[in-house]
Amino acid sequence: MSPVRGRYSTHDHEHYERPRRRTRPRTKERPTYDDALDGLVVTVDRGRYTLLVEERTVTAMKARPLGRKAVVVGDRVRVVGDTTGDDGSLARIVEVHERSTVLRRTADDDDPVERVIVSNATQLVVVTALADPEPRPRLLDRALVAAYDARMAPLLCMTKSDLADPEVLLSTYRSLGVPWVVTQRGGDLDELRERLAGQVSVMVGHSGVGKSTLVNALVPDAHREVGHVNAVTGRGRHTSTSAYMLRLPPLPGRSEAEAGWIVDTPGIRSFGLAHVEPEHLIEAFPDLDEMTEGCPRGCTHGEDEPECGLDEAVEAGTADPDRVTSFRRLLAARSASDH
Ligand SMILES: Nc1nc2c(ncn2[C@@H]2O[C@H](COP(=O)(O)OP(=O)(O)OP(=O)(O)O)[C@@H](O)[C@H]2O)c(=O)[nH]1
Ligand SMILES: [Zn+2]
Repeated sequence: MSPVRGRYSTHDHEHYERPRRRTRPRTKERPTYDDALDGLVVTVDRGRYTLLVEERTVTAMKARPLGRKAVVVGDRVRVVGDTTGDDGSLARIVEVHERSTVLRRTADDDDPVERVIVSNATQLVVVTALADPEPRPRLLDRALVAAYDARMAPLLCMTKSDLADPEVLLSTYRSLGVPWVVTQRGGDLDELRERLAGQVSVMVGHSGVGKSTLVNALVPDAHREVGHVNAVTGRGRHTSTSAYMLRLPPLPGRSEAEAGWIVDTPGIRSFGLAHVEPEHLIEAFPDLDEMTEGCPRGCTHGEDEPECGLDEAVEAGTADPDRVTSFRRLLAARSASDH
């Protein structure tokens, strides 16, 4: 994977997909689907989609006109057919609404394409244990790059605070200005709940950091709900590696509409960052961005750039050196491996 791609290259993998083969002549009159209902994709399992449609859990498949277009967790879709949600019923997804954000998982040897795993999320909760397992700063940095690039608000969630002090980790992340919360099993989650309210939050973190423990504490009937979802798709929770979306209970005195959603991503440990452009990343740091206006064309604003405006700003005392260093660490994490 090339670490830095040309500024004008095409990044949307859909462009690389082969054109759809038409087995039937295109009909002049396309169906209008006036009777279609709106649905939200909460999990995907082997070509079957579990949707929420007017509070009903509905199983659906993609309709033919969608072709190879991916449907992912978080998608807002239009659905026709049997939307009763009754046992054995199957609806059809005929349209996917435009996505406000996308989070991609990394390409790998088996699949060279960075695929979208979750759409329309507003916040990326980067979960790390303070100990057992030890924090992996590279992985955290890469997750933050994914958040900034996707224009999702990052939130650093440090679990297992009974085992270690958060200060060491915080000293690394403070200058990035990432909001953070500290949790521990059985402890108070008010601050985290407050941060999740009204957002669609995706939780990421490597195995064992305590994501399931958090989800179970945040959504008391998560097991039942996820169990149900998978009963629909005929696959057990323990074998599922697909992302799934759960509605959070509303905060006391607030409405359902403000409650927010949480997406857990078991089995997804790394993000596709090959498409991330330095110019796009720095826009997430407006204070630094404005210091790069005089940079030479094509400057990546990295450490090795000979005439980067960030260096000038540090010398002139107008930029915080810690912040520049942190930004450059993220820039470098883009092309580094996950470990
Ligand atoms: N000491 C301590 N242990 C915790 C805490 N939270 C979770 N654990 C334990 O850490 C282990 C992993 O927790 P999980 O919630 O299963 O972690 P996960 O991130 O869902 O891991 P995967 O399911 O492998 O993705 C379990 O044995 C938990 O009981 C905590 O705050 N303190
Ligand atoms: Zn520069």
